[in-house]
Amino acid sequence: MKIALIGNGAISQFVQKALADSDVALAALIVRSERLGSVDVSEGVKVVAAIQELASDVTHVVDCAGHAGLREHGAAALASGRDVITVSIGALADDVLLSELEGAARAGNSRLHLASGAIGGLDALRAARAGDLGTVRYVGRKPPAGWKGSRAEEVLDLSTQLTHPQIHFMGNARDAALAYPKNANVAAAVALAGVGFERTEVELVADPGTETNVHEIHAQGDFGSFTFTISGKTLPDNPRSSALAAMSVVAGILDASQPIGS
Ligand SMILES: NC(=O)C1=CN([C@@H]2O[C@H](COP(=O)(O)OP(=O)(O)OC[C@H]3O[C@@H](n4cnc5c(N)ncnc54)[C@H](O)[C@@H]3O)[C@@H](O)[C@H]2O)C=CC1
Ligand SMILES: O=C([O-])CC(=O)C(=O)O
Repeated sequence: MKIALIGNGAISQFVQKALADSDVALAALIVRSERLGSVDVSEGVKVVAAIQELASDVTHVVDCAGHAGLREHGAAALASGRDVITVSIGALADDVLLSELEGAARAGNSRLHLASGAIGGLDALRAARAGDLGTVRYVGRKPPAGWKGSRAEEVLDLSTQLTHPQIHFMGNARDAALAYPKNANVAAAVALAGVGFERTEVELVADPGTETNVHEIHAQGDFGSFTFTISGKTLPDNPRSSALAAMSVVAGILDASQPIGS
């Protein structure tokens, strides 16, 4: 299988290393046009700025770039008949983009796959919503440095040492995903697997007492109840992003390359 990756940041570089010894070939990197010419890649990897420049034997496009990457290239990739795997789940909180991607996937007879990202337990939520799924609450807790550059800085001074955990967002998953494009993709993944963007309750916390990204899901409904908690190590190149998010992209690509999968 030949793939193209959108983005060359922390998640993309993890994925590139992980695939190096696999049967999946990285054929191209899609970067911002101003970065063309300044990206180091292995021999045989084409660096391009648009889907139209991909060779016809590239069957999958994998978005590791964040909301801007999915927004810019997602629909073109799907319309060209290529399946897309994305980590930028929060971008789907924008209804206009969502329907553009749906239309492109229908037109291209292709599919947008959502990587599970930094969280687990989404399979249980998906099954539970076949019954009445009453409430779903997601709590995202990161060390203060993990919230730098985000909307949290409008309510917290992250340059000084926090003395106790501070909630900087309480609301629904749609507002969280749109306000925190680099930090609340998990909120969107939980919403899409469960009760949707409006009904998913979200709390985002800067916690000086944690060194990991901690994600919790609390759900109850006809099925019973469950709590899922993960304490995720972050990627060395980006203190915002959990290593598991990058691993879930690798898992999604390898799954797509096999004749039998999930
Ligand atoms: N679903 C999940 O659980 C998670 C999702 N994410 C999402 O993944 C994104 C990437 O994470 P990292 O690799 O850690 O960030 P990063 O900042 O290290 O890398 C992002 C890369 O994408 C590139 N990029 C941005 N817009 C682009 C565009 N339009 N076309 C091509 N390249 C573009 C940037 O130049 C940069 O190289 C985050 O912004 C976040 O939205 C991150 C962590 C968890
Ligand atoms: O990587 C993480 O721990 C979660 C994250 O940034 C997101 O949900 O966008």
